[in-house]
Amino acid sequence: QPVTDPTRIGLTKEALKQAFVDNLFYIQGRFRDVATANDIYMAAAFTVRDRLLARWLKSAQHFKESGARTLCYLSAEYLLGPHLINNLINLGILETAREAGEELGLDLGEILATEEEPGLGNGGLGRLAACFMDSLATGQIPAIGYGIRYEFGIFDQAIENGWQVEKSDTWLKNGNPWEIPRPKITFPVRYFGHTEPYQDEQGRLRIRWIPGLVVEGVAHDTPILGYGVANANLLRLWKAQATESFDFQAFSTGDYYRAVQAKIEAETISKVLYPNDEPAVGKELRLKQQYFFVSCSIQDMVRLHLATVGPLDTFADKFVAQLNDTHPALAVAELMRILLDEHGLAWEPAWDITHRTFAFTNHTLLPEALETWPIELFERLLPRLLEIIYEINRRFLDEVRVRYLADEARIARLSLIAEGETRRVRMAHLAAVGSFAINGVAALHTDLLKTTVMRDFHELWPDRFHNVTNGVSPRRFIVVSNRRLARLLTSVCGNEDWMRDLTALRRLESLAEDQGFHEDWRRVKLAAKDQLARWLAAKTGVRIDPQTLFDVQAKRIHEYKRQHLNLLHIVGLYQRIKQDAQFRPPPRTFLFGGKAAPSYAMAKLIIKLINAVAEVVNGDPQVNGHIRVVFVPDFNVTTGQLLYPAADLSEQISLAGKEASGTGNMKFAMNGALTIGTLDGANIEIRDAVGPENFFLFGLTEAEVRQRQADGYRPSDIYHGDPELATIIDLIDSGLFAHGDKTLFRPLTENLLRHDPFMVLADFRAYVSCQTLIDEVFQDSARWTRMSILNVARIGHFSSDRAIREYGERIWKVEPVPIQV
Ligand SMILES: CCc1ccc([C@H](C)CC(=O)N[C@@H]2O[C@H](CO)[C@@H](O)[C@H](O)[C@H]2O)cc1
Repeated sequence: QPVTDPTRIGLTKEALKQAFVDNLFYIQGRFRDVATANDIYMAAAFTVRDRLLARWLKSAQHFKESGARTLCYLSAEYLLGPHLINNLINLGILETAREAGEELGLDLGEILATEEEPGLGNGGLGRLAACFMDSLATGQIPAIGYGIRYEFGIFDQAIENGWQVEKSDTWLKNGNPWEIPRPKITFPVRYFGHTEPYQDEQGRLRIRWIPGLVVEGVAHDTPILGYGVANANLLRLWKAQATESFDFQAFSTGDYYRAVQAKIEAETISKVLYPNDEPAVGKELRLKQQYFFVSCSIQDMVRLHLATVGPLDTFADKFVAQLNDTHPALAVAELMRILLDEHGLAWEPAWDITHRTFAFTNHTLLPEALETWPIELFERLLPRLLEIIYEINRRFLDEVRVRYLADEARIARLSLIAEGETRRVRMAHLAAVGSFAINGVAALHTDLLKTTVMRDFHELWPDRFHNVTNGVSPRRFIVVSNRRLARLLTSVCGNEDWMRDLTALRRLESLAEDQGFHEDWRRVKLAAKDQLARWLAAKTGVRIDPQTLFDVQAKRIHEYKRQHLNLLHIVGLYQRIKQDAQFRPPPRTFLFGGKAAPSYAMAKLIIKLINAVAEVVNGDPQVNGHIRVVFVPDFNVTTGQLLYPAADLSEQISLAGKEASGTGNMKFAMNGALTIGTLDGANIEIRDAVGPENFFLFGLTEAEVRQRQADGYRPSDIYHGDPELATIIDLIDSGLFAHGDKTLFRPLTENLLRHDPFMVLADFRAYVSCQTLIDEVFQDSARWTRMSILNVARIGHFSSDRAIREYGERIWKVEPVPIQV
């Protein structure tokens, strides 16, 4: 029985060493002396993977036999991060593996650095899905994550002459040891063509879809092991391929391109991740991608149900499916299509099953991010789905009409179809009508959801709305990222239970005044800052001093996140240090990280300005030693693991009402950084949890923002009323940061003075005074350390384990199913 053979599943040092040597030989086909770094990594990865498989197969078998209620997470993005270190931690064998490596003359750190992280996501939404998969397994909840196996993930970001340059992400070039292709688990996905009615053998009117194109989706399975448990869940990602990958007829006529045309067209569907997070892209390929993984996933769920449970009327008892934003919203219509067209159910029972299966999470209020698709495209690409959406809408509006006595305006607002010069399908409405639960991702966000974009739905169905504030995985963002802090926390707690119950860290409160512990605490932070400094010097040649205050803003570049507000403060500081010899605040290193969507010009200009300011400031001997500015390239999970532990100050400065939740705010606070932030998203709940006295608050509230905008916001008035601010904007306009080119940053300064849609100028003064307060507090290291300890002590609520527990109890009604080791 392989699952008992120690060389395949043993966790001892000897077993790991033997397995590694075997895998290097039998899988990589290499003798040690000629093995490449990738061979070594692959051999190590397969050694660890073997130890996952036993738990994974046992889990799958048990869930199947027990017919356990299963959560299916449908997400177009999963920002998983590197697997090897995470699985070593979850198996509890990191130190054993390190020793085994040493005895084989290998450096585990080097092996870990070899792994290309699977960047199958853009930012917050994608990483949340990964944290949730980790917490579902750790919480022993049977779950399947469904998504797309992009051949190319989020682009690698290079900085050339201060500008972002996108490099394609060849994460699969050396193969992926963590996935198992399932060529036998494939499903046809239809596009184009037309539908036609027919009578089935029972004389019932049925519809068949005659597609113009059929592609196949092939499952690629990755085990997701929980921490400290034997439970392992499934991440099933779909790859597109042609039903016929080679057209021999075309080939024999010498038309080589046509011979492979179908193959190329089909594979394009899962070729690349759309690198936009927020502005929706109305591209046909994007809709094709969304339908592709939704159709494969729903067909797979129906197959599993028929195989393990039986008749479909109990489908919604076996499965509950979470829609991660609107990207998988087509699942509502697709399940209806399968129940109606392939299983001959009548509309009502089919709708009852569908409506009891889906729940929907909204992650943004930004109008430009709410997906709508032109009817014309739907008609052409997904004719059968559109018919079903029309019928869903007809029945829905009938219900609304009865409820609101033909209130035409309300009906038009609620309709799944947006009328107008181009008629469009509102995907958020399809998701909302097809779901039994709708949730936001932080308290303020959920309230705004109820009073703005989903107001009519909330008035219609108030009980369907829930709030589940986001959380992050303490395994990835403390145990993996900050080993030193993890060791210190374990020594304080006396065990590692805090890794599965983060509220156990509350006992740190008792050490908040302990000067000895302060020393340990500061040592851990300094070591993390030192590690970042060494990595940065090796990667970019830029030197930073760990003794300075590390002020970090790391997240996607977006005007609502206001990286440019941070920059105005820096330019102000630079100008004052040069002009006023008395003004010598504690030395700071400003670190930025984040990718801009390639088509988002203003975001790319902000990256250029950050690098332009860095060049001038870092090159100016007058301010050297006082301030330094660095843009850390290619912010992703791997670089995040270096930045979160090293930050003293976490910048969470979005305009109130714009950041749905934020999750970086939680990761920084979990690693002892203090937050400067607005009352936006989860900042509000973090501040309430850690204590207002341990949080640096500034800026307009969401209500004040709405009021200022209602009163007519005139940014140029603020410019004229604040000489320091005017000087700063004029400096940026002067060409100082552009080798004299006065035009380069004009679009940015002009936007600020004319529109300033995210009220940067309105919050500038409050932000600067808050930063001045921070300078004072930072100089009182006992006070700063105390605040830092209390942030970690009180951050337990923001574990994704708590968020998943809330989803499980309030929405999914799923129970943990422990698997015995
Ligand atoms: C269609 C293009 C597109 C792609 C991604 C998205 C995501 C919803 C954007 C996103 O990542 N939103 C972030 O989700 C996080 C997890 O809930 C929140 O913490 C962030 O506040 C939110 O911006 C919108 C539109």
